[in-house]
Amino acid sequence: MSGVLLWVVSPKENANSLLSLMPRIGSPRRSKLCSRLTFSTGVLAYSGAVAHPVRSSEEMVYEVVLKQAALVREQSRVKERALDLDERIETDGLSNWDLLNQAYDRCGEVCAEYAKTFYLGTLLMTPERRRAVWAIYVWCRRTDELVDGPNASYITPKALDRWEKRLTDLFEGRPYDMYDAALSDTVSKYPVDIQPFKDMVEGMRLDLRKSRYQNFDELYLYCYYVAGTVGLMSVPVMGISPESKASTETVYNAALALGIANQLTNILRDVGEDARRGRVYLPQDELAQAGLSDDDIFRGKVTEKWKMFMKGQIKRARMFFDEAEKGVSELNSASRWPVWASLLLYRQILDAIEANGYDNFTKRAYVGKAKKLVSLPVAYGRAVIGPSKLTQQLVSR
Ligand SMILES: CC(C)=CCC/C(C)=C/CC/C(C)=C/CC/C(C)=C/[C@@H]1[C@@H](COP(=O)(O)OP(=O)(O)O)[C@]1(C)CC/C=C(\C)CC/C=C(\C)CCC=C(C)C
Repeated sequence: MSGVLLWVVSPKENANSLLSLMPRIGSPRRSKLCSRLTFSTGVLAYSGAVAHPVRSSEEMVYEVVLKQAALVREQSRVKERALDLDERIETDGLSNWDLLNQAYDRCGEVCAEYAKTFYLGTLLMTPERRRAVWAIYVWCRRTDELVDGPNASYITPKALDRWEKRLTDLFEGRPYDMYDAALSDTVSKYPVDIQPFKDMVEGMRLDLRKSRYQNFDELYLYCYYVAGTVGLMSVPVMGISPESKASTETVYNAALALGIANQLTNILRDVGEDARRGRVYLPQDELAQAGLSDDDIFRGKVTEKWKMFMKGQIKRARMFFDEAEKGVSELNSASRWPVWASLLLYRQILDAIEANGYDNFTKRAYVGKAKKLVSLPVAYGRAVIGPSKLTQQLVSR
């Protein structure tokens, strides 16, 4: 987990330089191949894992991405199996079928209650996909509630172990309750792997034992666990457009980037709230380089140093959104609108932080109703654009 990338820029330059905050987005496979990598933007160069044999978080996460991508390639085979399953349920008798439908409906209700806008977005998907996304949503929400909900103070690592055991059981067709039954059905129909789910539980474990992140490498891993995983879970259900020429890894990378971007945005929005719970998710080394410390965060004063620091953090989050945007048009047409809508809405939280004068200690950045409404047709406009010519060119090279 330790940071293994050596930044080429000197520590002195690092102090207030945005360069030091650039994400290591793009394919880590490339960074393995080349010991020194310069991004095509020409903005940043960093040496790969040359000084340390330990893998970076990004490399570890990329292995999961590759595994998920390989699973999707087998999709057609799984689809055939799913058809067999459907037949079995129907011949088993109406009651199983009804129970399953009820389970999915309950997931839809939970989703509508906790994430209204997102729920509306899912109504644009095909009924099969929509209910599968609801089932994933409910499992994620319940997992998050374990450490973030009203009973969080009673949650122990043992309770998380039991939750993970329950996860394994539902993946093996032994659900504990109706929400699990819906997810159990979903994972039997779509090429969804258990790894991202297990990793999300790992993220909750991390939240129990850790309240500081030494550097971006550690934070990146945390963001993958709690949010990047959601992207990996969702793609097999949302589906990749049949016209897409992009590699499956590219699409998964974009999904991962969207999860990371969302979580980074969440962290930047909630700095004050988290500090009041004794938590600082911002990378400690970057705070120190900016001349800041935990005390400055607990004091909650918007200084010039803070503004500079925040500008860098926002810039990095935006780069992850940019990376994610490259993949949305590769998704199935019916899935693109809700994804674009959620991306645009979440991205605007960063604008709201700027509009609040970087005061994320006492003000909660949010996107107003009017802006939300405007975003929907914009998202629709983007969603009608299918797999990009640009990506096709990149892939055929
Ligand atoms: C269509 C679509 C957006 C599908 C995703 C649906 C889904 C399964 C969502 C689960 C979300 C959830 C409950 C996650 C648990 C952990 C958590 C709370 C993460 C934070 C979400 C924000 O939630 P909220 O605003 O409610 O935050 P608070 O609880 O109030 O703090 C996260 C910040 C992360 C959510 C991550 C995503 C939604 C990933 C999105 C990525 C994709 C859907 C992949 C898109 C594909 C491409 C190719 C770009």
